[in-house]
Amino acid sequence: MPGGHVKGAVRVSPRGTGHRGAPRPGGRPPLRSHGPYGALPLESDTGRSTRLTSAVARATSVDPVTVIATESLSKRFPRVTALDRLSLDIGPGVTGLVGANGAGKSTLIKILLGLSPATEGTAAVLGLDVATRGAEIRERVGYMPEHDCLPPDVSATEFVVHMARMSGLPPTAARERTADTLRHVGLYEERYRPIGGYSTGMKQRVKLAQALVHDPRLVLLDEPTNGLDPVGRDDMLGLIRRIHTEFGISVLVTSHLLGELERTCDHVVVIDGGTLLRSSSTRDFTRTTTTLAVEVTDSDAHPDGTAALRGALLAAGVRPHEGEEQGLPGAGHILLLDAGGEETYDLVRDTVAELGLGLVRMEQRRHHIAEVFRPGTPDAEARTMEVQTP
Ligand SMILES: Nc1ncnc2c1ncn2[C@@H]1O[C@H](COP(=O)(O)OP(=O)(O)OP(=O)(O)O)[C@@H](O)[C@H]1O
Repeated sequence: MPGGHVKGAVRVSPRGTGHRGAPRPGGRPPLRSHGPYGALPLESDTGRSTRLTSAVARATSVDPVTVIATESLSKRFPRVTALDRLSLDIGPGVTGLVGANGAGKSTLIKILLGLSPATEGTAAVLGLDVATRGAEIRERVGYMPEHDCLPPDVSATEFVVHMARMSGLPPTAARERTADTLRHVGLYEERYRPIGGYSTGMKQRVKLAQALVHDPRLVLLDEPTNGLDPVGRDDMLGLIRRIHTEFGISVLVTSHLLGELERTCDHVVVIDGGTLLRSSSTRDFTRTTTTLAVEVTDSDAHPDGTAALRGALLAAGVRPHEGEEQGLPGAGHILLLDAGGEETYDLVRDTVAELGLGLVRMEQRRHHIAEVFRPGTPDAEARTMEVQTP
């Protein structure tokens, strides 16, 4: 860590010079005059009080331009090609970068931060060439590394203040920003405890806080849900979503789990063996199918409501698909049938009412991203990928 005192700390660039007053791309004001914490007064170290720009104003001030662009980007190590002619265009919002272990995700992040040179091709982050303007990129971008690299014997507050100071924030602002950031990631109560005693989820939050504390325009999060249980994973994904919706910060988040990105990301990029398999909006990935999913409750008269509905629909000439899916806890299973026209909806609704069941949901089913990569589909070359749904 250049210029730092904390062993193994994760800041990637000393930003003590030129950071505070540096103009931001697109004519935005300097970093210190606003932040991801809403319109709060910030007492500066010179005693001057500055109003932070509202998060909404900030979100809408982000130019609708390409945030990350790569063109035929390759990275070759002596024995392996980690990235192979990768061309990408990523806009503002939350983007998932998904690929199996070894797909090239971390290598791409290191190139985007200007920390590792590409073998061939070009890349730009926030309009800045990674080959020549790495330091400027690192001023504007937060980075959460994959591996645990936190000092165990200092508190979250000490660590994040240290990282904020390395980013060029003066002492008072660094402390204020640290408190706000730790509150945002849900560590406020625990902020004075040594990190060594933290759970995996708490450590992930410290890493996230240090990536946010200097008010970046973009954060690169490398496997932030690694090692978390399902509840911890959901919490982390919610937090990541809010980084964009509440504070207008764009996010590139990597994962080897396709399913978890589906709920969090506006856009998903899938890579395998360093090559691009697909880059699409989540909506395109999860487009609606022609299958209608119906979920009903059980009743005293029909202890298995799904079976009763299946029988009644068969009698009415509609044949549900074989097999069912698990529904909501407390409700039945999900019956799948061809959507057909409006008459199918009417028939299901009337039949459910006649049977005296409760209708939990009736909706056109959407694809899950993982299904796009199942064998036999157009993207079946990705079938070796780990496509678990959490
Ligand atoms: N410094 C290096 N020297 C040699 N090979 C490397 C180096 N860094 C990465 N690789 C190789 O490049 C490939 C891509 O690695 P990378 O770490 O980018 O994958 P990843 O998608 O981030 O996977 P993971 O989540 O497991 O880290 C792997 O085969 C890896 O072994």
